[in-house]
Amino acid sequence: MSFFRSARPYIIAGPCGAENREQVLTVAAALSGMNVQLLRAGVWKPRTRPGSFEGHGEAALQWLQEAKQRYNIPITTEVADPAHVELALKYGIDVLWIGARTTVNPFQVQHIADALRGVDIPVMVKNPVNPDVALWEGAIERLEKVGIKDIAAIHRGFSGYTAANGYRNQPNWPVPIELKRRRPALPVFCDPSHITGDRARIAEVSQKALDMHFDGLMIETHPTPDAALSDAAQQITPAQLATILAGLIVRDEHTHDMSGQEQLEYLRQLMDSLDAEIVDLIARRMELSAQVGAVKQLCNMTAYQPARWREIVETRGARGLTQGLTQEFITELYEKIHHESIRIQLAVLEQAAGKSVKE
Ligand SMILES: C=C(O[C@@H]1C=C(C(=O)O)C=C[C@H]1O)C(=O)O
Repeated sequence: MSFFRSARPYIIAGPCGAENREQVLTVAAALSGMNVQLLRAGVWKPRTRPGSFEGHGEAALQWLQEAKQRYNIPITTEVADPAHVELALKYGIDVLWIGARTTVNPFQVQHIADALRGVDIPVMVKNPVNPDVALWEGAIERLEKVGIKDIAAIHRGFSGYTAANGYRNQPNWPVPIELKRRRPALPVFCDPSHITGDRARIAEVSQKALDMHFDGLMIETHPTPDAALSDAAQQITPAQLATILAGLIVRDEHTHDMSGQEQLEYLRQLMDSLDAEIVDLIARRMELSAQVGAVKQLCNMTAYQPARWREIVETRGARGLTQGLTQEFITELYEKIHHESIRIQLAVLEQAAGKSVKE
């Protein structure tokens, strides 16, 4: 069984960075008495700008090793190159993780994978900084190819130009959900600390993640968060972590409640037939698009028509609002439909252009 399936939810906690021996031992002592499966601490910190706290490297690995021995708790740290891997193994790190700024670079992931060839150690892979599920999966595949068997993914959100919607990193939930769809057996954890960047919102995002079938949580925990050398605003104390964990509702994918099961099946049947109608309607709409494309070809008009598109966004959004749907949702939905509609029309225009050249 996977190392990461020993608890549900599987909880990883510990400071953003290992700052000194006392800090590491203090937090390890507190967490080892709680329902925490793995102690995390960064010893090499990839920071946005130079001059910030970048970790204590090998010295910090010794503190982690001491914490593991004293408090009998497995330990994990981030590795970003083969030298990190070598040192982490030397100091008995139990689980490695690859950070978002490394996952984004296939060359670097391959260097790490090569250093792990023949090593039996669980590895966690954070999402790349950009919302690219194939790149995330690609990093996992590189590890699998060198024989790493126990792999988990961590969703830490996606970096943007600014913090939007109150999140430090955009959660963009469809991306990890797609990863889970592609790989049903892969444990996928959520890192609410990096997604929120704000300790006040960790409980809310943790619950949301569990309700979206995430298998565990990685939560940054520090003895004195406000004094932390990195990511102070998003770290919490072990006591605060205990409160959050105690408040989480853990729900199951399935139920043994027969009447609940029956109601669910009934509602799903209704959805099945509505979805069949939706798909048929979309297909009919796309047929109309092809016809519009043919008219545009005859009249020498562009496929994309900004004024009409604006009108669609406004009118469909307004109708959505009257039905209790958000304008944002309707816009996103229509963006997809519009994109496909344009693709179909471009194909019509292209085909016609090919024909006229041949004639
Ligand atoms: C269908 C048209 O072509 C494009 C596709 C649209 C659509 O699918 O709704 C809207 C405007 C155009 O960008 C059109 O011009 O009406």
